[in-house]
Amino acid sequence: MKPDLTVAPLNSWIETNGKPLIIAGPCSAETEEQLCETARQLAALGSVHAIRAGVWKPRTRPGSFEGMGEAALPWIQKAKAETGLPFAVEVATPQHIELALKYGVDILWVGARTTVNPFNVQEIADALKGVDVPVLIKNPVNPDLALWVGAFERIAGAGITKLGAIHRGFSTGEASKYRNIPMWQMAIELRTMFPQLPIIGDPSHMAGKRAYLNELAQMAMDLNYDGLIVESHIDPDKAWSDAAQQLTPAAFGEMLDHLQIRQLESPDREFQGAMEQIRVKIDSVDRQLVEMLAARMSLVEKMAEYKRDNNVSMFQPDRWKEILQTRKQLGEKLNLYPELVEEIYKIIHMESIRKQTEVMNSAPVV
Ligand SMILES: O=C(O)C(=O)C[C@]1(C(=O)O)C=C[C@@H](O)C=C1
Repeated sequence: MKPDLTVAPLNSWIETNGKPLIIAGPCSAETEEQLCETARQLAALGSVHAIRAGVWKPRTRPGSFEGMGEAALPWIQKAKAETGLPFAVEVATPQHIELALKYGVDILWVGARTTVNPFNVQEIADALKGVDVPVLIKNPVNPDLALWVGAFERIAGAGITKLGAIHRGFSTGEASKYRNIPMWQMAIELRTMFPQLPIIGDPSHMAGKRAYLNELAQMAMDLNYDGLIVESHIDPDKAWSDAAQQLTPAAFGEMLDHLQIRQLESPDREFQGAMEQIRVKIDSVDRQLVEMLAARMSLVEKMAEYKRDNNVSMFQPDRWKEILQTRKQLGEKLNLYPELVEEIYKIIHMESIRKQTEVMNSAPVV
């Protein structure tokens, strides 16, 4: 089944005047004063389209601050009235949805720890039947694109069309300077599958640290994301949750000022002509690349026949080591990252072994 989604364009439910959608606000609504003052300062920047605030916080272990719950919702009403900006809140249960809507929350988002669980997502979808509200879905904690897509299908199945994705990075167990590894490829695949689905970058949860916010936000813009959601707090170091990754509204404003916003295309004729010429050359190089791969694979196939007939194993550790080393050195001389060459060769080597296994398991021609 080819997945399909009916998605309303972003500008049909929030006015951004052609600019990326900017959502900012504290990780958690802590007090009325903290929420209203953060919202006021963010609204004063003039470039924020919506305020975010965590009301119910899914925490890894009990005992940490789990959000103010319903008590925070009247503060949201107040901050909304003062700033005129819509509010976005995370919901994880039908009860959260009921309360959020009762207090006039404008945008709902489904968190990463909820997206992982299809039972949870279906409960949320059932609670959203007949409701017309924008719903943003964060990627699941683990890098499982099908699970993310499944969540969109469930929420869309409830009749929600004002949909968007929030890319907050993944927890893979791999060592990284980031709290959650971005794995940009996952969002590229989502965009390829659903070009109409807005994607919003969440540099705060990717970074885990203030220092990395700029580079991640810029990368999201370079990949043509439709917006950003960033955690901002009037006094970040004293925040009750996610203190290390929040920044003051003023620092956030500075970050936005330095962000380069890219367009998908340019109307400049000279630019278009140059792109066209280079793309023709890339097409030709790609053709040669694929032809070369096929030629290499035919040699491997021939080799496998000899190996089969002489009962020799496919995997040759010394030869593999030598290949990896010499190809990486060559790549480096030609200005390629050795890691890139290594990754490509690992894939080629695995495919070579797969092909040889196929040949080895076939009967020799007599
Ligand atoms: O040289 C071999 O014996 C091969 O099987 C070829 C090849 C390769 O694809 O280059 C594949 C598997 C071995 O581990 C080493 C190299």
